[in-house]
Amino acid sequence: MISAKTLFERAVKTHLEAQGLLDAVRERLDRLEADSTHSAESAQQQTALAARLERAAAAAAPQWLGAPWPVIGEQRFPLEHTARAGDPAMIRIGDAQPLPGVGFPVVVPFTGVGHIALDTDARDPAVAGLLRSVITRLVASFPAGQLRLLAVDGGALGAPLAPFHALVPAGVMNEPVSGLEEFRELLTEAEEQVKQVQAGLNPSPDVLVLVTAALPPNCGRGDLARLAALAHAGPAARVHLLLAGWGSRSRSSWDQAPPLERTTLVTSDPSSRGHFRVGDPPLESFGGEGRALNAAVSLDPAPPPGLIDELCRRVAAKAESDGKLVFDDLVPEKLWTQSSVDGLTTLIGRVGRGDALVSLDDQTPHWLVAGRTGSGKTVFLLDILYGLAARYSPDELALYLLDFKEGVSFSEFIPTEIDPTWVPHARTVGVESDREYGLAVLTELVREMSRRAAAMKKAGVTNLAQLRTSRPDVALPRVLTVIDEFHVLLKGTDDTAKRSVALLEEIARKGRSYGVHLIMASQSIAGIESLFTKGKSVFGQFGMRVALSGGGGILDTMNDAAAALPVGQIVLNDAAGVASANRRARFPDADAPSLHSLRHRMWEMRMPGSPPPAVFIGYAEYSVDEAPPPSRRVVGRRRKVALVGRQVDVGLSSAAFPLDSSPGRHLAVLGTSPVGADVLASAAISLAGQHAPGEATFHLVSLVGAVDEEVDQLESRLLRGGHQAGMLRLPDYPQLLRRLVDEPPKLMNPTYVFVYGADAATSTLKQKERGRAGIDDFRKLLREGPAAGVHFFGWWRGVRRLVDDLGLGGKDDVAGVVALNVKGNEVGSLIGRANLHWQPRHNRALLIDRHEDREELIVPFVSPGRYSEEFA
Ligand SMILES: Nc1ncnc2c1ncn2[C@@H]1O[C@H](COP(=O)(O)OP(=O)(O)OP(=O)(O)O)[C@@H](O)[C@H]1O
Repeated sequence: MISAKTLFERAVKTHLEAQGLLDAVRERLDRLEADSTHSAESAQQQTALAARLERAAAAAAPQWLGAPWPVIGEQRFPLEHTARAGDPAMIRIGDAQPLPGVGFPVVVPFTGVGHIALDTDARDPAVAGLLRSVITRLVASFPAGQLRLLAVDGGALGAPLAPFHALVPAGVMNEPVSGLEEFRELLTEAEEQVKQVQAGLNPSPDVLVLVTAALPPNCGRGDLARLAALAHAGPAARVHLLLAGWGSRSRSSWDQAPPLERTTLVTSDPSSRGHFRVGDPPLESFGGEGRALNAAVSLDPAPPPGLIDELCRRVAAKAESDGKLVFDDLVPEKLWTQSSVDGLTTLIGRVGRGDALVSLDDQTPHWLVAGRTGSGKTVFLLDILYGLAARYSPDELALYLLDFKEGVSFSEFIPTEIDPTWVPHARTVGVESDREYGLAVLTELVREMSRRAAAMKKAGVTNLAQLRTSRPDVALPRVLTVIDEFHVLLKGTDDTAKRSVALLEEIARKGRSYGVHLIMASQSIAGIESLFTKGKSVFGQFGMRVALSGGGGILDTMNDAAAALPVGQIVLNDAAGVASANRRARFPDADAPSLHSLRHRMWEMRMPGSPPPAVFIGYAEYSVDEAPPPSRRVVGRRRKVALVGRQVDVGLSSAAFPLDSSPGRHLAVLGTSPVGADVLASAAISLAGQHAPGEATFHLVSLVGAVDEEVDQLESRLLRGGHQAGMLRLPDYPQLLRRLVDEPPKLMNPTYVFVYGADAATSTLKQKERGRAGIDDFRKLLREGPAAGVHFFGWWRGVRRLVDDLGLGGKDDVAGVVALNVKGNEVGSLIGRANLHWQPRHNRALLIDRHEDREELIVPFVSPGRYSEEFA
């Protein structure tokens, strides 16, 4: 391969040769003029000289860079052949005609060397033609992916650049911008490349050509100064300017516009309409002597439209296929080799042709991610999480994943019926989580920080790295929590929102010291903007911003770089959204087979016996048969507990109602939902599991025809377990109550009474028999039963019916409530809590224990298939 230096020297030599030839032409022409003889010999010589110049130009700017359009149309030169990023290239801009009938091509140095500026903007058709010509030559000559055009049209409504529209979706060119602000964005982007190269962060960037068909009309002196600075520093960073409309006399700001260095200036020729003058090429090595080219130049016309169309289509298709990133590009060959002592870093894709590396560390401990629906946010998160999981072992990284939307964001991390593997780093995964679950996860994170703080204090160290050194025996992974659609958690002013904000604030402030990181993603920050903009708000701690298409709300208000990003591109900004810190990166799609294969590799590598993540799936139904046994903390040594559901917490423990001998240890399930019957059955099954066969007696009173079958099945199950169980109907119920009052059982042999549809018994119980009403026995048992081991579990389908049954003085005689589809204020008045907050929700219940002053959201246990039945 020819070195850049050689190419440069060759270009210079050719240029000097052309200059020499031009001088020779001039000299010869002068002589011919003096002779006044237009001999056949002189004509021959002119033609020969022109041919030599033609050849010289063709050598300096070969093929697409320099051939006239008719020649290109005929020859079909190969694409992507003649230019390389970083190498100097000359380009043809027109024909010089020193005398009528004598012409030669004008080629000037451009990419790899300097810039081209025209004093006229592209509203002049000749200038528009030249822009199209130069752009076409560049696009055809550079290999796909090495050239990007930053297009500006502040005056001609995009018409001069419109034929190149096919390059926009391929990422080769932006949609031409016309406004001043957008123009400044592009300046920032170009400057950013210069800075990155100067800082050694991106040694081989794309060639970036800032093309202006016209500058925005209100362009100020500061903008011109920025262009001048780019002219000075750009070429070393592969940033070049192709400026039409530079230096129009009518603008006052031009008077003080700094000169453009390294620029070939093309000015309209006032003495010859339609002709231009070409100034000295940049750099002394090109022999610039301040003489300029002493010949009128007609600028190259635009290539035929068909040629541009075909070229753009081909280049766009090639750019897309060549530049295609795949998920496997993000995965290191060897898994789990990195240490997270100083932070977490992974590859997300490419910035230009360089790697896009992103970190969760002391500088950017927390991130905000935003993008409208369909922008690729889920894919981006998968790329990040799988990228990190591939680099860091579960001893280095633990994942807490929370998703508040309907969707499947994190299902790639958990075991399913089809694929029982999981990502071993995942500790808890919430899919379609409740806000309360989010709160529980945040609470757990704060607890983890406290544990780490205590451990640091004990070890006499002040940061995580030191703690890890002092305790090599304990795994202290960095904890990364990802909250997708976090606005759901923070929206509103209820208690959950307030507590969540407080916890988030604490984690955001202190997390960095304890290796606890947050990535919060959202499609919209609408509704939580007040939080977002609050000066010292929680979001101030989120220095790293990742904006996908439509996610510009998390960037600075002046920064609209994310407005029109295609899917697969992001703006990375590690300065809280300030425009100067934008890095535009591409990330790959996370295809299912690659995710599957990486997950399986990691699963095979996990520590034997390491548990799967605790999974909370908002829409899932749970049955008591899947419940883990009640913990000792709840049960104590002898207390039995009735399990009624799952807690909405990080460990997903069972929700339990403990029994003891205090008056009122009974449970009322409230609401018309048939889940009421399931909750009773779950309580019975769980209690049976805590008794030896024959120890306890279960009376099942079925007062609702619709659940007879379910009660029947429960009876059989209890009997099969060796317990004493019997099913009763309404007429037997008062007698049962009377018997239990008259002959209380022994505490050692508890009796459980389950009443399905207890409200159906009210009028029967109110009737007196032999001078005694069943309702009085019922009320007496509620108070005195627990001391004798008698506990009631009743399903009332309305709160008022229960209140009625309890009577005026008996409100306190049922300590436990499971509220299903009943109103919060009714339950509140039952338990004497006017501000009780309960909104009935599908697949949720509120468990209240008045003796323990406890309320918790639970997922009530149901018989398998309960909800599919409901929807059938
Ligand atoms: N880098 C990429 N390259 C190609 N296609 C992508 C890329 N990222 C995402 N996609 C595709 O775009 C579509 C939307 O992606 P994704 O589901 O991640 O969007 P989202 O922003 O999470 O949307 P939603 O919020 O509606 O779920 C998917 O079909 C996905 O395959």
